[in-house]
Amino acid sequence: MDQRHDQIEGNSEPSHSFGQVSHLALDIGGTLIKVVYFSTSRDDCIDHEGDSSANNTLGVSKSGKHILEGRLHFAKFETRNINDCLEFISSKKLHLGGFQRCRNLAKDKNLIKATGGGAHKFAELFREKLGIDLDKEDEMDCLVAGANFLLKAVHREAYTYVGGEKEFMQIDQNDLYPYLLVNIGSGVSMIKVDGDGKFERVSGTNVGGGTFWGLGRLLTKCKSFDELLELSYRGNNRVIDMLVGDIYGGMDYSKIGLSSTTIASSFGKAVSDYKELEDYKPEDVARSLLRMISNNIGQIAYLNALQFGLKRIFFGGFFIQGQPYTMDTISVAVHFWSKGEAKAMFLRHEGFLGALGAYVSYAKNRLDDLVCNESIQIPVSASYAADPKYNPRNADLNDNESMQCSVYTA
Ligand SMILES: Nc1ncnc2c1ncn2[C@@H]1O[C@H](COP(=O)(O)OP(=O)(O)OP(=O)(O)O)[C@@H](O)[C@H]1O
Ligand SMILES: CC(C)(CO)[C@@H](O)C(=O)NCCC(=O)O
Repeated sequence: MDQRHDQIEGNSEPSHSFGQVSHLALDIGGTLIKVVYFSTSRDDCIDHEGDSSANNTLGVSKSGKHILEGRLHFAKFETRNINDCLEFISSKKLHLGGFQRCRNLAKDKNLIKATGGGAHKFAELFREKLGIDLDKEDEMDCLVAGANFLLKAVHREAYTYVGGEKEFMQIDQNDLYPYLLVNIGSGVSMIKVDGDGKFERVSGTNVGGGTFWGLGRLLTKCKSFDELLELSYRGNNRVIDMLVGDIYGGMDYSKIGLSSTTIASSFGKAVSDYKELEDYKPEDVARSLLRMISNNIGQIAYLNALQFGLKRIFFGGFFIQGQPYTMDTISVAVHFWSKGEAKAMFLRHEGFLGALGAYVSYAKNRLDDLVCNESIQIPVSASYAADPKYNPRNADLNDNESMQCSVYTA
């Protein structure tokens, strides 16, 4: 067994040694590549006729399907550093499919499910560097499949964020649809979801995560997305944003429901102050920008929910990254515009909807089914740090985690 595999898991649960890898799926977006793969808990595997080895992780369910216990792993890379992703896949042999000893699963080992624009753009590169063919799945299909999978299969996946508090939602599977899925990646897609595979992309906006990161980088000269976020926490948007109170001499404009602290015009003070960019603190600029973009997306999302009579809005995409200030701004915008009628909800695996959708699409061809037993956050910084060969540039440590799950194979 490849020693490094243990270290991906690398948590405080020694019982989870890393076994065979299978079902690698990719979502290659404009900014980030998301990687999802499944590994069995141990190195043993039985074939479909049921030749079990002593410590197999494959059982047989009542329905006659085989159950493969293991973990689903998540990792992300910057698309501009795609070679790091190729190296990661290659060094861990993720593209070889695993389960070579399981006859029925070995067939498609060089065909990897992939979605996102990069599945088209980089198909040749994957063939050339890894010898694999990307089996392309539509991006919107995958986003919806990923969201439906998470909402149905993963306990404590969806939550609201109100007043700095997360509240996990109990999702009633019989009352899940319809909902609005707002995926905030580089750009933003808004999808009305009516069921499994039943959806319509009703709107979108080019002012999204890429806008925040791109403009923020130019305006603050920061070097990484995390640095930009970090700056935004320390900043004060009131220094640059023009508030209702700035216009109304400190008063609310209560007749139309605007308090004095409502932003009347994002970045509006930069005009009246006669200041240059250098006169503002980068953290204040970052804060105004984050607020402007989150607020705008929250408002457009609400307008779409209104148009289609949807009460629930789930926000996904890596722009959110579980960031309190981002979620708070979006939640407040949805609450404000809907007068409390609509609810903004967030997903714990928000950035991996497309990759998970590509992952579950293996089921279309091979009749496998994925069931999650639980969802566990793994402190991956500890796990990767333990690997002497691991190059920290290769993957974003903060976002790797894994969840325990079972694959039901036909
Ligand atoms: N480490 C990071 N590096 C760059 N951007 C990040 C990072 N973490 C979060 N982000 C944010 O996430 C956004 C990308 O999100 P996501 O991966 O969901 O979209 P994408 O798939 O790359 O884009 P698209 O779907 O539009 O092609 C970035 O634009 C940025 O706002
Ligand atoms: C083009 C995609 C779908 C690529 O992921 C995404 O970046 C997006 O939804 N952009 C917004 C495009 C628009 O509707 O204006």
